[in-house]
Amino acid sequence: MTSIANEYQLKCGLEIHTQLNTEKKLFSLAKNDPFGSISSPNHHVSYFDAALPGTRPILNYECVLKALKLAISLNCDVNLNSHFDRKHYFYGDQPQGYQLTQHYSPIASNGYLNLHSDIDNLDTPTKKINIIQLQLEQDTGMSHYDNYEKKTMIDLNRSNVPLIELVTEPNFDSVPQVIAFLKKYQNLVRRINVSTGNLETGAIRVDVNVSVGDYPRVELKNLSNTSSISNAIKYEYDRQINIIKQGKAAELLRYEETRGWNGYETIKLRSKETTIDYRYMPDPELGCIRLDYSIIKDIKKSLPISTDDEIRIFLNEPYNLSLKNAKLLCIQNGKNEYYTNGEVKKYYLDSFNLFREVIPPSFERDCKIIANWVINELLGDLNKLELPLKNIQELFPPTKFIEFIKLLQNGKVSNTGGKRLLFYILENIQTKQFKGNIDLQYLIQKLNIEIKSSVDGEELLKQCQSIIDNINNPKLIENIKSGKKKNSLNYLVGIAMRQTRGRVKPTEYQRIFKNILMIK
Ligand SMILES: Nc1ncnc2c1ncn2[C@@H]1O[C@H](COP(=O)(O)OP(=O)(O)OP(=O)(O)O)[C@@H](O)[C@H]1O
Ligand SMILES: [Mg+2]
Ligand SMILES: [Mg+2]
Repeated sequence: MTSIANEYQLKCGLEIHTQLNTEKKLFSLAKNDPFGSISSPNHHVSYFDAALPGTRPILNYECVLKALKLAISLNCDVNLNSHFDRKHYFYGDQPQGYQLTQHYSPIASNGYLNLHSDIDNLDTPTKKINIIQLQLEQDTGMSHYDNYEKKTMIDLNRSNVPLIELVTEPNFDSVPQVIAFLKKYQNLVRRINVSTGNLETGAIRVDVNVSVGDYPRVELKNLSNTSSISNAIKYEYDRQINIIKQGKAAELLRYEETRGWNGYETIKLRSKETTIDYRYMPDPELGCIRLDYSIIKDIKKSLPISTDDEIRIFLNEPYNLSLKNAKLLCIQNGKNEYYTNGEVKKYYLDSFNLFREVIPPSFERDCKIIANWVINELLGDLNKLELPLKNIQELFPPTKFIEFIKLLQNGKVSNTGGKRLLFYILENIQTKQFKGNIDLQYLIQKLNIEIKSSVDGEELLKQCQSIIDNINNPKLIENIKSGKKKNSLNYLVGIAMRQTRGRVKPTEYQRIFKNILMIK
């Protein structure tokens, strides 16, 4: 008996096509550059890509290598004897009349990818997504419909570009799991350098199969980014539930069908009743891909550690980063135009290691200062100033950065002063003033942010008294005194700090305010 929860349980499986970023195409020596020359269509097309009679495919082993890197990273069993098949269909942008793919004997199968609640931000415990198979195949050309001239034009730049097709089991039972998987997969292909991983350009294309309970699946196509993927699944799930609740499932959810997404709703493209017979047959021109077992070991050795493992390293001793910061260093999301995760990671690690050398004692307590200043302050400033990290790497290298951190550590400048100083440096770094060397001592004087070593007690007392008078809020002062609102003391300290622009330590002000207000 199915429970009510199961009856309406969402089930999704993915079919993902990924363009490999090899130099040449899958079966020809034409350049693999599907979008590099949009203005010059049919530019990177060999006779084979255009399917001229008499041409034959020659397998590009760089594609095999990249497919193996991906397969091994996804924990697949590698097939040491795989081969290619012809999948027949007729379409303008497919001049051969068939696609070369791996139907009967794919290069890898039986893999998985784990999604973790912390790293992948899921509210379920670890979720294992099984990968049924991974195969190599050709991309097609592209058709462009010219509305003005009312004709379709064919561009074969993309014809025969290497693709990996990956099919998962229908293991996903929520939308966040699908999105988390895609982000993780996208990061993986970038990390091991097999694809640009961009959904927007079509380097990764995702079909989502959606079903409810035990009803047949619906395949969703034309999903160009993560938000359309997530919206389309939600829409389709609601649509199917409605059909089931109205008792129309026997009629409307009887056959598997393929639907598209127009931004608002899913629309029927075709039903599986009209499935095309692809007449698969082994390709007689291409030989088997025969692999020696040793290549698997060699590729394993050449792969970087997984992102998950790297994140866990940063979460622990000696780095102790927050999950957010560790992810920022390790995940290549390609979103920020001013720095890549690799650049930030290098800057952070170089600074961190230098810091360890110069400031060994009390290290545990202080090491977070590097992450805070690199990730929160430095990157924040670069975003504000629209300044790429690589432009400052030479002028303000980690060695200089550590000098700056030391000023904060030994109390020469306060946090507030430090923020001003850092911003000032970055703001002016490309001007003549800094060509050569950044003189931190000089800048501290110039910005007048040095913490006074001998503070004039009398003057500070006057300042604090006048803050209390000016605030003119006896109730607040009373609450601070009675200990009801202890935090409000910091409010007063904040005002004082701003007035002296961080030149006096907060502890100094705390002491004085406590004296005036007679707080123990
Ligand atoms: N009950 C189900 N609910 C949701 N998804 C399912 C269900 N059963 C299978 N799937 C998913 O459907 C997909 C099947 O893809 P596969 O490529 O094998 O077949 P296909 O879509 O029929 O073929 P093709 O698109 O290559 O012509 C897989 O991603 C699988 O996880
Ligand atoms: Mg499919
Ligand atoms: Mg398929």
